[in-house]
Amino acid sequence: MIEAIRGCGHLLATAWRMDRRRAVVAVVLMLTGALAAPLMAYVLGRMTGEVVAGDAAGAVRSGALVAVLAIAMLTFSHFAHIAYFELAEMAEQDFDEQLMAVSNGSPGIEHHERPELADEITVLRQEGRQLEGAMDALMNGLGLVLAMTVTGVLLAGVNPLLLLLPLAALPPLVAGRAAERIRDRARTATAEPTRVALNLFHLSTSATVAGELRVFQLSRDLVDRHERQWARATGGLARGHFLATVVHTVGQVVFALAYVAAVLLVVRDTMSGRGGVGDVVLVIVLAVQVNQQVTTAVTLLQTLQRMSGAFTRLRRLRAQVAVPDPGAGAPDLPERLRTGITLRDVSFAYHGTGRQVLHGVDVTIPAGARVAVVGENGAGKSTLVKLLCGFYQPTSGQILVDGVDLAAVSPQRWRERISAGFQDFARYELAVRRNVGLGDLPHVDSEPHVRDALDRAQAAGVVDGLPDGLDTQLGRSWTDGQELSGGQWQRLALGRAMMRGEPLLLVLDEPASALDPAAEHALFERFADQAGRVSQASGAITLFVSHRFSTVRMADLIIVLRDGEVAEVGDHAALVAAGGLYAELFALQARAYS
Ligand SMILES: Nc1ncnc2c1ncn2[C@@H]1O[C@H](COP(=O)(O)OP(=O)(O)OP(=O)(O)O)[C@@H](O)[C@H]1O
Repeated sequence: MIEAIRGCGHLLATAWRMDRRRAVVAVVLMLTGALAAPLMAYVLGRMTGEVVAGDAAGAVRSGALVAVLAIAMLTFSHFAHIAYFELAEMAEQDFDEQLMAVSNGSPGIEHHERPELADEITVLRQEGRQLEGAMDALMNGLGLVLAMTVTGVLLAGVNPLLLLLPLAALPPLVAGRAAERIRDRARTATAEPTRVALNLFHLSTSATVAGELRVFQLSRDLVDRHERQWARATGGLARGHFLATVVHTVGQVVFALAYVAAVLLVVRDTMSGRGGVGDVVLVIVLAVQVNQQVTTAVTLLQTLQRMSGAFTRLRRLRAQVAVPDPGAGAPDLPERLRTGITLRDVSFAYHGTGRQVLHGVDVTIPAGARVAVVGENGAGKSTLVKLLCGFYQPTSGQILVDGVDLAAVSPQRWRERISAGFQDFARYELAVRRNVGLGDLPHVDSEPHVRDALDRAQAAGVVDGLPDGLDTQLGRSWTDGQELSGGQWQRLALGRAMMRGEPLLLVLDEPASALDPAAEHALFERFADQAGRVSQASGAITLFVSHRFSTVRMADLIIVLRDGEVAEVGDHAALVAAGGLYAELFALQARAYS
């Protein structure tokens, strides 16, 4: 009950925040419409008395009033619905935005890897769709409270014992709450198969993997797996719903018995001459209304409890993904790098895996260096990049930027000072100008900045080939959207990475994987040249991950990772001369090309 009241408060506050005028109109209409029902029972009772007493004029007046009340009862809630429907849409959008902020607004991305948090987000996404129903429940609930109060007063006027009738609503309420808990448990327990099934569905219908699915003939396998996951999800949900319905029904039966007893009580009073015929009519009509009120109350309470549960879940999620703010005392970052970035005994395990993918990484990247990170698949290169971006915190050890521990720095401040291009880059289906400009929001619409970034990423050619140049709408989701090749999308992503003028750290994690080796080589030659010039002013570090040694050899410093450990560090010549893992990998690739 408290949870439902809290849910009402939350929804009312949201409605008020969204549109005060509309909220007031909706509430007033709902309350007036709700009041009409018990008043109609009262006037009907009075009219019956008037008919029995032969007061024709009084009976006609009461009849007309009944008609007016009936119209109010039947129509006001519809007008109110028009007013609060839009409020509900706004509240739904607000909820989605809060969920998006929680999901993507956190400084780290660790919560995306944690299945229990992914499950919470799945459930919340579904629950967010029910806000319209919740707003409906809130408005009806407000009307119901008023109607029940007036009903109670009228019933007490006939026989105080009749007040027990609304009290008999308690068992269904308790049962309804228990039933909702059962459903909630079922939803949580089936969130994982639901999420997996949805992923399989998206995979099966995604255009990006359509080719691969056909070549490997995976469609049948995906459909079968999808079917199994749905069966698991719906089976679990059906069992939960069945149990909840049984519990719910038991509560309703208790009320039904009380209702029968109440009607018998009034009939007995009338038979023994303790009330008029009007009272009988009043109570019979009101008792029906009490029945409806209680049934509605139980349903509304369930909806409100579920919504309140959703708000609580959202709060809990927010708390779980929140990273403590380093506060005002947090050390600031240097304007320019003087010594560089030091990884001191850094180890890292992804949440919930218990397996260290980086162990005791100890390395110093001097200010102004162009650094390549190499290693075989799974060696830990991307993980290292993610730690440097501050997406995750090291499990142990420190990352020091000019001696300042990154863990103590505000993640936002650090993000403002870095830039990045990733292998799994985003394909923003926007106009080219925005797609690239997003890399530096303050300059998102600045054509000179965007053109300069495209130039540095050697992506100007992509734009030149597009029908509307920078204004070309990208993406298949748009009717007139231009689709690009993988390499063209990647060049734009690189342009995005080039938007920030002087980041302290530019990380490029296989940012040219979709380009051919010659194009990658040309690109990195240009990067290396630019990085050399920029770093003189800001001490900036350019760190890139690449499997192509023609690119890697350009670096001032090469970090070779093996099974999450630093195997070797040095420049190309030194590492080849050392004859270790780097030399071995380099020779392998050189042989493949010769
Ligand atoms: N999100 C994750 N959750 C759990 N384990 C992960 C996650 N991402 C990577 N790993 C594991 O961490 C190890 C290192 O992965 P990482 O992506 O850093 O390697 P990499 O050197 O970049 O590989 P590649 O050259 O294939 O891109 C791998 O064993 C991988 O399975």
